[in-house]
Amino acid sequence: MVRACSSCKVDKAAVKRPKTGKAVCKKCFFGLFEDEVHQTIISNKLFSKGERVAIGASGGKDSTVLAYVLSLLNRRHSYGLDLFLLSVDEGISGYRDDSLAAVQRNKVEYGLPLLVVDYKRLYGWTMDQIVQVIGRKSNCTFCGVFRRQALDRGATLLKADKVATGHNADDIAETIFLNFLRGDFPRLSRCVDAVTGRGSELPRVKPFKYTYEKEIVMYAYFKQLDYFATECVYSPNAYRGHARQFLKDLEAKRPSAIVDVIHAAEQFRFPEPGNPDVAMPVQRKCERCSYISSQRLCKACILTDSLNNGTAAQVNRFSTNKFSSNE
Ligand SMILES: Nc1ncnc2c1ncn2[C@@H]1O[C@H](COP(=O)(O)OP(=O)(O)OP(=O)(O)O)[C@@H](O)[C@H]1O
Repeated sequence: MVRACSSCKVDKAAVKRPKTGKAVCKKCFFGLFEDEVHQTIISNKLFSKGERVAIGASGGKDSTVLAYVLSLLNRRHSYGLDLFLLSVDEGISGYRDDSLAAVQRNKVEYGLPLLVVDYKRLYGWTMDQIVQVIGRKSNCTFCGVFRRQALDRGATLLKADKVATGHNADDIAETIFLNFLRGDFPRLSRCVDAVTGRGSELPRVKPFKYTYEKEIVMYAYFKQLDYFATECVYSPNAYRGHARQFLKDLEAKRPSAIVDVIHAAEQFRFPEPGNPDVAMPVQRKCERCSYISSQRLCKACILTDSLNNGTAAQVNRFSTNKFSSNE
């Protein structure tokens, strides 16, 4: 017997929500999904009227759904935002070129302006070239550091007030585990925030902080959104893979585990910066490129130097745990 939707009690249930286990019809699923993102936006004060927001658009499922839902909520709730798509071309043939083609189609479909910035022009190297030099192991270190800065540089060109990314609840819970295992307190306290860099020139916001990856996939599927579904060809980050598997095992036993981990991490209390017990990095500007940095040179400049002077393989061997990826 087909069950009635547990939300509207009228239509037939079509999906079981991974987040709550409740069976709902498609219309209610869309409504609940969109309302929950709206609640995250409102309760965390992610945006203010009149802001220019650069959506980090990779062409993958998360950022494609983000661009679609933000455009829709912006109209529905009159947020008054100017939305832009911002893509970083890392120069990974057979992967990013295909996913950027999806972003180009979405630019037309959603009517949003698009800016593409690329590693070759910013750093002089594509990821294909970097991997030729350093191999596949730990190349995510270079890519993560470069991408983070490239997004900021692109957002500055767009005169954006904020960057919105498609990091979802699964990504955040994984990152909590990773930072916990590494004992990285500064990142552990930051990674759970829906807004990072508040008060800085370019804060980052995560409207999908509480949104389950499985629900994003379902939403994209039912709405027939156009995205590119392949993993990066340069091997997924193995260390993160362990955290991901652990989380998937937890979720299989208890679906609320993902959001439970996030709520638990929100309760962590860390000593204030300045407390002598915990060394928090002091932020200043890179002496060469003026990008924000905790050292004399920013990580992107250090990594670019290592590529240019032929020491990248050594730097890479020592830097795996030191440099974050995309967070
Ligand atoms: N090349 C890129 N250009 C622009 N934004 C990016 C790019 N790569 C990642 N991002 C942003 O960072 C978020 C998290 O990236 P991550 O690499 O974890 O990919 P993901 O979880 O597969 O997301 P997606 O499905 O959107 O690709 C993305 O949702 C997107 O907002």
